[in-house]
Amino acid sequence: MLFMPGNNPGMLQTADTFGADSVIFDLEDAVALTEKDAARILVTEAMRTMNYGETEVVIRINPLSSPFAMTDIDKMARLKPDAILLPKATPEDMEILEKELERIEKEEGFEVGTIKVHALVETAYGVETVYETIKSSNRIQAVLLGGEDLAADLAVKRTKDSEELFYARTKVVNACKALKVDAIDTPFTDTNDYEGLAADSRKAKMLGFSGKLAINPRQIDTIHEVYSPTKQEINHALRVMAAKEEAEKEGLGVFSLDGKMVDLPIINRAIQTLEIAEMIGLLD
Ligand SMILES: CC(C)(COP(=O)(O)OP(=O)(O)OC[C@H]1O[C@@H](n2cnc3c(N)ncnc32)[C@H](O)[C@@H]1OP(=O)(O)O)[C@@H](O)C(=O)NCCC(=O)NCCSC(=O)C[C@@](O)(CC(=O)O)C(=O)O
Ligand SMILES: [Mg+2]
Repeated sequence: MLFMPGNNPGMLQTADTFGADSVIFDLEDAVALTEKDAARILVTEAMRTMNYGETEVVIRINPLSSPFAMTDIDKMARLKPDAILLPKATPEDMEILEKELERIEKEEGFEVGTIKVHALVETAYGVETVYETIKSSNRIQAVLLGGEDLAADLAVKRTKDSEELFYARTKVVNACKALKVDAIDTPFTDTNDYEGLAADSRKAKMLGFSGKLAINPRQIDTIHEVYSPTKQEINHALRVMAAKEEAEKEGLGVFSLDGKMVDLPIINRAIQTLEIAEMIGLLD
């Protein structure tokens, strides 16, 4: 998911050309206070005139504690982006956003509940209450973790190996899995360190994240490479499924493949791998 400042017309115009699955037009921290109106106008223009095809388009509004949020919601929700991104998300703020979106949907004649929301969790309170935030609305499709703001809120140093995010990462992933929404990891802010980006992406994937935020188009290939199943993983998954067919014929629920036990959880993992491979075009 590629972030771009909402007041940068060049970036908005080429947003879908970098291969990101999703682009996030930012009205918040990437936009200076004096540029908030300009960003809203540019994003509105882009949404009305551009066709971003298959690329998901998300608009990040300003936090509800700011003087910009209500106008952001009112103007951006009417554009019907694929999702509104709520920064500094909490259950209380989600409740307010929910009511506003419902009001706008009724005014615009949109079906109620169709404007989706991604929640950006990036405060200690937001991390502790992430389960309640997701539970508070059926609109939430994904939770994104914001490591920079979170480190500031925790008053800790943001490090390259992200040890300081371990608790937040696992807490967010677990809440997302429990409530069946996507968990998307924090951006890696050194745009020239590809090895660091790959290592950070691998670590978060291992914990259960299904994607990562990017701040620069040069980060997209590395992130996709880490998050895509490898040929070996796909082949292994196919062999598990083939072996399962054979085992079923013999009435076996558990069997051995290459000396390792295969039963239902391993079959389910193989199905997940094949579903992702199919989704991203690595498998017919
Ligand atoms: C980082 C940098 C300044 C580097 O600039 P550079 O100039 O060195 O980049 P170059 O690579 O030299 O650019 C080569 C070509 O790519 C174009 N290009 C660059 N970036 C592009 C892009 N994103 N989209 C499309 N196009 C792009 C550029 O226009 C140029 O095009 P051209 O001139 O035609 O050759 C730049 O990337 C950038 O602005 N990124 C977006 C930053 C942003 O949105 N931040 C806010 C969101 S994060 C956040 O808020 C997280 C969090 O919420 C979470 C937490 O808490 O952790 C928080 O609070 O932190
Ligand atoms: Mg932030």
